[in-house]
Amino acid sequence: MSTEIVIQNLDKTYGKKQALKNVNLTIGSGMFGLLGPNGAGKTTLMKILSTLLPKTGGEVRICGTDIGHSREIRKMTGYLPQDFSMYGNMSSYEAMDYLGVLSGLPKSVRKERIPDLLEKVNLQNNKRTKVKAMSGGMRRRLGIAQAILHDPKVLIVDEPTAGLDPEERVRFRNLLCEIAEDRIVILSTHIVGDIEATCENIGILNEGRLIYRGSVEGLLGEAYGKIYTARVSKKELPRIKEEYIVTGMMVSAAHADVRLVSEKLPFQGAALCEANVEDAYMYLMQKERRVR
Ligand SMILES: Nc1ncnc2c1ncn2[C@@H]1O[C@H](COP(=O)(O)OP(=O)(O)OP(=O)(O)O)[C@@H](O)[C@H]1O
Repeated sequence: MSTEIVIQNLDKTYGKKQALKNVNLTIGSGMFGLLGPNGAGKTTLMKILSTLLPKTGGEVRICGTDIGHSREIRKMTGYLPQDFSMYGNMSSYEAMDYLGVLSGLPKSVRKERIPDLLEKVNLQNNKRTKVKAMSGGMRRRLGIAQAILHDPKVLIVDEPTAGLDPEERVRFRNLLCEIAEDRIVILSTHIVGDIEATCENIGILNEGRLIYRGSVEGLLGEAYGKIYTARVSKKELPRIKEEYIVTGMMVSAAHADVRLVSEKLPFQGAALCEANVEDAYMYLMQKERRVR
């Protein structure tokens, strides 16, 4: 059985609102990043993959099984939602054990897996810590442990690093990468840096349409020759911000160093530079807005 998600012509409407429009995507094992602005449809797509929402049209198969077989699909998938909160008055071990019971895992399996998983997410010394006494980062790591308690082939994580401090963010990202060694991990985020650091392949959604699917390398290629840096006077800055998408800016007392998106040389003195993922994302978004 292949570890693969195949999405064909997927549509989702909420009343009159079309949240996903003819999405076609194949996701293989490893880390897959899902990017897009607010309201692009990321959560909708993830909830459909986790069988928490029905689709309106199209087909989805996870490891060969149609998404309509929700019982089998739930065995194969783990989901960490955006607003994950777990039984605050329980200790981390008790909460995991309780969720294990709800998933129908026998006691012997729970006894073996829970300590292993708490160790994997570096909470082995917090077995007795109440969930409500944990930091945001610890709670997110516990969320991952519960999402993989039944050993799913697919882990779906919705904006997991928002609000985490840099150290916790890096720790969390590394944990996801480890988990992705033998699974599909889908990571949805607004934070381009998280994708850049961890994902080989990505999809970008905008207003329900998939506007990019492929490798991070390929995305950088899209913006090749379109990103410039320039040192400009502070007086010129408002005009430049008005005319171009500025992806970076450092302002000092005397001048400003800007990074901007432009199809051709924007003005004398600007120099081409290598695109990073954020530049390429901004370029693609700008292109999309112009086309539509
Ligand atoms: N239950 C619902 N009823 C009606 N419209 C909805 C519902 N859920 C989502 N939508 C709409 O569908 C679109 C996609 O929403 P979704 O939450 O999937 O986007 P998102 O990319 O996850 O956004 P964010 O990054 O802000 O979480 C939005 O326009 C949203 O307002």
